[in-house]
Amino acid sequence: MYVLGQDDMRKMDRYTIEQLGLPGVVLMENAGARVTEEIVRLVAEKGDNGTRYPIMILAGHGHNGGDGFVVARRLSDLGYKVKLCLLAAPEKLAGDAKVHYDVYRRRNLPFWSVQDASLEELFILLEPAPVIVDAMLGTGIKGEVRSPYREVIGWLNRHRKDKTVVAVDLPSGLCAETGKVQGEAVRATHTITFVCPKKGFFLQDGPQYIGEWKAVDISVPPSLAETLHLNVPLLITDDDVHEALPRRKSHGHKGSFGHALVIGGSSAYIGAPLFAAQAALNSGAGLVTLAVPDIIYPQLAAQSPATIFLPLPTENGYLAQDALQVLENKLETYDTLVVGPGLGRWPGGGEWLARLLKLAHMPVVVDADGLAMLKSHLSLLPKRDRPVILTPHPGEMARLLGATVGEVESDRLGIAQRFAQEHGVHLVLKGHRTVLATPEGKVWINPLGHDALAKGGSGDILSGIIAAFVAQGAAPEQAVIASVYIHALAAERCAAEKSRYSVLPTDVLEALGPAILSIVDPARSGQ
Ligand SMILES: NC(=O)C1=CN([C@@H]2O[C@H](COP(=O)(O)OP(=O)(O)OC[C@H]3O[C@@H](n4cnc5c(N)ncnc54)[C@H](O)[C@@H]3O)[C@@H](O)[C@H]2O)[C@@H](O)CC1
Ligand SMILES: [K+]
Repeated sequence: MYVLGQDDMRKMDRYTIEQLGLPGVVLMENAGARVTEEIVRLVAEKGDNGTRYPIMILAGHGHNGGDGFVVARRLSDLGYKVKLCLLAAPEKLAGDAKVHYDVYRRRNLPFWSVQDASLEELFILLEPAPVIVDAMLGTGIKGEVRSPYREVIGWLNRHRKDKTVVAVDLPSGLCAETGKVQGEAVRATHTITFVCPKKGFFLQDGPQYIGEWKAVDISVPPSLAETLHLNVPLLITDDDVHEALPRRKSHGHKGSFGHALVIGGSSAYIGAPLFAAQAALNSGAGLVTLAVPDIIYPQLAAQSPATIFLPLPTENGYLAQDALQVLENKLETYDTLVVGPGLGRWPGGGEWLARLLKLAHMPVVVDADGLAMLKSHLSLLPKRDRPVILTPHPGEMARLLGATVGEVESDRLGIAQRFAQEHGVHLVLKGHRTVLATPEGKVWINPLGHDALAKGGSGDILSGIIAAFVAQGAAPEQAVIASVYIHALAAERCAAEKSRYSVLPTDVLEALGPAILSIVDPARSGQ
């Protein structure tokens, strides 16, 4: 599914109107009709028949407000009580919005205008309203939200408890492009957006403001993103993951499903490599070998009977320089390598890792401390003959770039895309709405996952899943698509049972199987 920015949407609207010949008033009618259907559904879910108290429609003076006029008229025609509240002088209305405003007014339907009354009066009207529709500002917002929208949004956010707040297209005050709140933004319970989700839903403040979202058809074809050669990211869907998961052969044996090697661990971090190895096993790798410092090997071996162990020489609690000699002769046995979980950092570690990357002629996932040690050796990456997948969180990304976390977070899509292209890697920029970028410049966004994954061990599990899918034959892009989604889905399922506070990495490991099942065989998944 395409994810559109502010300009992308504008270009697609314009093309539909000017080149395809569908007038803007028709698109606005469609938009209002689709939002009306969703409101009817939400009101029914709330156990309300929509006649107890008017559905309050807050309309601005741009096209977003125009959608609101259509919603108010259509709801009224369906028998719902409504009140349209116009937050601008009617003289400011123009074009398609003016057309639909005039239609509404000619019908003599309930109307309130900021021109005739005070905001205090509006707030008294809004106070008991169970359903409020936000059609104030959409994709046309410029700069910080101004009066009177600012005051209304502030009031709404303070009084939203128990209310259904439906944002039309996007919450007023949220930037569709960056996800940044422009001074103040509506905290919607639901967002009904047009054509495709907007980038801002998945960036910065966006996820906290949009509530549950749904994209609806208004006769602007999503395929225009391709027609117009727009460079837009894609949102991962269940279907994408179904497609991306490596196919299993019923008659396959352990050799058919690949052998993953995990190199990690140090005296202080013994759990991390184990999580990665177990995640690889739970995600279908035929064989998993865990190469760890020999001082921690006995503790680990007792905990994971399904794992093969390769104890390596240790120095000061970390892998020793000569661990490479042991590895060198064995590397060709493996189909994929994860390096980093719990590895720690030691002087000369960067050179150690660089040498390992030169020796390893298989797809490699570099995570955690591996990323920190990679910083001075990035020039190696484009020269490698096999794929590299990097899985930084924003702090690790910032370190790799010599930037701040704030800089990374303010341009996640752009940074991921440029880094992946420049260094010829598949980049998984983790965080709330993980972003994936390919060496060719393709960008994906993961819509799933939340703070249940904000716990030590989560990243190790992700790297193990990626390795397993690569070991089973998935191309790196497909492997990362499936991995981030399954990982997040597993965590969401755990949180639904245990709360977001209490999900442990071991829970996520156990939930990987049911999460995969829910994709490959939804009928049997139980959810
Ligand atoms: N033909 C189209 O382009 C369609 C557009 N649609 C709707 O149109 C919206 C975009 O419409 P517009 O481009 O008219 O823009 P908006 O309706 O988002 O708002 C722009 C209006 O708000 C004012 N404004 C801008 N920044 C402000 C700020 N910071 N504080 C206060 N007021 C501000 C501007 O003066 C402008 O009149 C979409 O979000 C969608 O809801 C839909 O009707 C579908 C069809
Ligand atoms: K809105």
